[in-house]
Amino acid sequence: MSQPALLALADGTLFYGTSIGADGETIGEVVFNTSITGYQEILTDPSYNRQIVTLTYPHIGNYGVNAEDAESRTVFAAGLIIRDLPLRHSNFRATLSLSDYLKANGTVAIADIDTRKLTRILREKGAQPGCIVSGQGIDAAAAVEKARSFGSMAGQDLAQVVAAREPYPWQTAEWKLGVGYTVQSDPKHHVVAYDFGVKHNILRMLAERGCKLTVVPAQTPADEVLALDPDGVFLSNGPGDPEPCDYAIAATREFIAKRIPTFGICLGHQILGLAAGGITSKMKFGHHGANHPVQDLDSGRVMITSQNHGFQVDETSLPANVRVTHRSLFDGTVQGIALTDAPAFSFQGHPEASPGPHDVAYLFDRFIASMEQVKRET
Ligand SMILES: NC(=O)CC[C@H](N)C(=O)O
Repeated sequence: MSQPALLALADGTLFYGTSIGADGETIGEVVFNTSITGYQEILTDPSYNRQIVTLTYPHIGNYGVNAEDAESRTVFAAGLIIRDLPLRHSNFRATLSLSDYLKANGTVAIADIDTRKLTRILREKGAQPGCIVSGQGIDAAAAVEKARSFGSMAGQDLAQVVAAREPYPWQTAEWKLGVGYTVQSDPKHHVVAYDFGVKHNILRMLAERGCKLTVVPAQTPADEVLALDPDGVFLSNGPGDPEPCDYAIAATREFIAKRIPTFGICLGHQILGLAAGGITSKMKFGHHGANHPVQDLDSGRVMITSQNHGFQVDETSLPANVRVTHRSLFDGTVQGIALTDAPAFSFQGHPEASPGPHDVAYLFDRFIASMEQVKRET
């Protein structure tokens, strides 16, 4: 029998629905994501740590979940809010229903609420803390208080909370239909990848392009990374506010100074911006979805991109040696930067998709080309 559930926002708005996950309660910053598919990749994206995700697409769970589509070792989203869970899932790759997966991972989730109303509140007032309570004996006033106790995402260093504790090697390349995951057995470049909450598809796409990877914990000092003699350094995505990640900003400054090819995605992009002397700020409701138009300012091309961020690099703060390479066509904010005096560049959205379109995959090729060029010059 299904259990009742309640979503309480910090502003006092209450949404009564049905529990589709674990019994219990959860708090987090509520953000809306406009992806139509990819709920499993979204739930397991470590960048959603301490965030409760509502999906604007009404039917979620249709194709179930499977063991291969996880973007990390577990569910990281603090909770899930959807309109409608189908009675049955159907897909040849499915091994579990979304509801059973949420329960198995202890994730609190609510369905049967008006997600359009919720999204309008988040758009108008901005992302705000919320609390989902599921099971019997729900106390609405206590849920609102718990939502308010969350505070703000600003100032929270969560990269070191979710990151790996020990370095590890990575060789798994991309997934192919009928084959599954492949392995890179003939690598040409050694990349040290900082794990701030890295999504696996980034590592797979680098491995696919000839990289042998050593993934290191978020707080690994630059000299330990340099001792591994990398051809390039990768700065991963990750949760929370980039500004308190002073250890990562300091390390990145050293890679720039030593002219090590450096590529950053999302939190990694924000860290490169901070290392270069810029500042970051919290956005009103951020960008979360798989349908965001972004322009490559060099080629003029418009790409449809995958996005998941609530902070941004402020354009006016950037020094003269930082070039803006990509811009969001939704709100004009910075989506990519490149240093003019070092082989370092970054992208705010997700070139690795998972979920989403692959329009920006060429940035992985650009990183490979940057490592090849530096090798030719030295
Ligand atoms: N996906 C990410 O790396 C997100 C970066 C950062 N936590 C933000 O919200 O902006």
